[in-house]
Amino acid sequence: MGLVLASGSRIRAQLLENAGLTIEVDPSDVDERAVEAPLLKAEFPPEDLASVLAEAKAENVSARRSGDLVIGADQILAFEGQRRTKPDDMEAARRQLLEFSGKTHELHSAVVLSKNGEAIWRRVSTARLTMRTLSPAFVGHYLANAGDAVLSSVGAYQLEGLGVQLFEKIEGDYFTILGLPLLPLLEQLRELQVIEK
Ligand SMILES: Nc1nc2c(ncn2[C@H]2C[C@H](O)[C@@H](COP(=O)(O)OP(=O)(O)OP(=O)(O)O)O2)c(=O)[nH]1
Repeated sequence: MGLVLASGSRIRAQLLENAGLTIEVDPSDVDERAVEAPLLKAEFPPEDLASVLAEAKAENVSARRSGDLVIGADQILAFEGQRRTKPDDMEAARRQLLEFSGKTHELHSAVVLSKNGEAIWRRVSTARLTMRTLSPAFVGHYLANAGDAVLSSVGAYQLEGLGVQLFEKIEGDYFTILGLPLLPLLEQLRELQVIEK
């Protein structure tokens, strides 16, 4: 049985590899917009939306990889009751950061384990992040220094990098913010005897 990460997220693969896991990366081809469209209309809570999307990705890949254990993940950013997706470009990232300045947003990260097309375990973890009051000049310098890597993160920051300078307060699990509730996932992999207890 192989351990497969059904995600194109570089940071998720890195977190698992840094934890000592041998994984194969096999991103899903789920159309996330199509999956979420009906749910968004139904005012679906963001933590449930993250779980549904993570499950869709894990099941999509595990259905075509018989016997493998597949990890699917998804992260939803919620700000003032609205769901936000990754900024399309640096101008959108700038606007979003100025909007978030001095305020709190939430990151809901879901992880699902799936086997032979069926979800066998799921967990969602939430973190709350409060940004400092940011001047337009600071945001400009931050984006110039952080570069377009910020576009691969739903919040337009990498907390483990320059992004940490944006924040006044963080409540919740560090790995949840990076996009993967790693500690409960490792605990479940021990339960399943995939890794040593
Ligand atoms: N390196 C880093 N990445 C972050 C941070 N915050 C969020 N992210 C990334 C993790 C995920 O790759 C991305 C959240 O977007 P998604 O959950 O849609 O995943 P993504 O589209 O990247 O890959 P996937 O849908 O799983 O193939 O944002 C952070 O602080 N540091």
